[in-house]
Amino acid sequence: ASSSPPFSLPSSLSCCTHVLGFSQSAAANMAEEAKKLAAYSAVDNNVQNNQAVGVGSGSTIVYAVDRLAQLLGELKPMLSLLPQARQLILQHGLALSDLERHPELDVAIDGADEVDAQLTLIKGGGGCLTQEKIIAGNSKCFVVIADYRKDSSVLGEQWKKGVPIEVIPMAYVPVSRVIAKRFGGEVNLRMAVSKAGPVVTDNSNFILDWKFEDVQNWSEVNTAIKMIPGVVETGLFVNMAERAYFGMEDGSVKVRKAPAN
Ligand SMILES: O=C[C@H](O)[C@H](O)[C@H](O)COP(=O)(O)O
Repeated sequence: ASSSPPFSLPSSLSCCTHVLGFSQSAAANMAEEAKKLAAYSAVDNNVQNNQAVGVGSGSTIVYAVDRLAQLLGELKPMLSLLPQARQLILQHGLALSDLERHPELDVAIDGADEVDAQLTLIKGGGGCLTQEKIIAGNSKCFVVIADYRKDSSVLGEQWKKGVPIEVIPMAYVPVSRVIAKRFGGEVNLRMAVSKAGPVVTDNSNFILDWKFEDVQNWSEVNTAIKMIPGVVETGLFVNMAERAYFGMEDGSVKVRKAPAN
């Protein structure tokens, strides 16, 4: 992971940017700024001195780690992290930890692919969901950070790639069939882009992307999918997030709280 904005283009492409891609580039810049706003606001309002902080993965979380590093003089956060965030944490001179040393985290901060009105999340667009759910599930407070493109009233409104589901490789065909038969929609094995074959997760499993059709109760569906033999975890985070911070197009930050149970 890197703190460089992922939208910068090679200089050889800059003329094309002017002619063809200016609005795309401006939109990408706006989205990056929104991620940063959300991340900074979430850190400033949720992390206190000497807390055990869980960090997820993705492009938005980079800004949260940046902010934690900036506040090192005032805060001494202990970071419990996912393996792929290790380099990011070390680059920023922050303290590494894990769930063996900190089995209960004070706060976890993570990005999401989509957030609905109830703070139900879809995660795993980048292939990481099981370890992120373990981190979030073992935190006293789970805070989501996202840009305005992830803010939906219902799941599927903005995120069209479906719900990622991590499966044991030998079970991907039967699991796909069961999900499609019981819940409808379409289930696809996620294929890698820069290598041949399927995407392989940090836990050496495969990812199915379930393009759902009509779901009324995400909690029930999540539990039912988890019970299918071969399913390791779903990218559905139901009743886990306490607050979501959205960086908005106008430079403001919108905070959404979980509904009271
Ligand atoms: O698999 C990836 C994780 O669930 C990410 O947290 C999620 O995809 C959001 O990533 P980003 O912040 O890059 O949009």
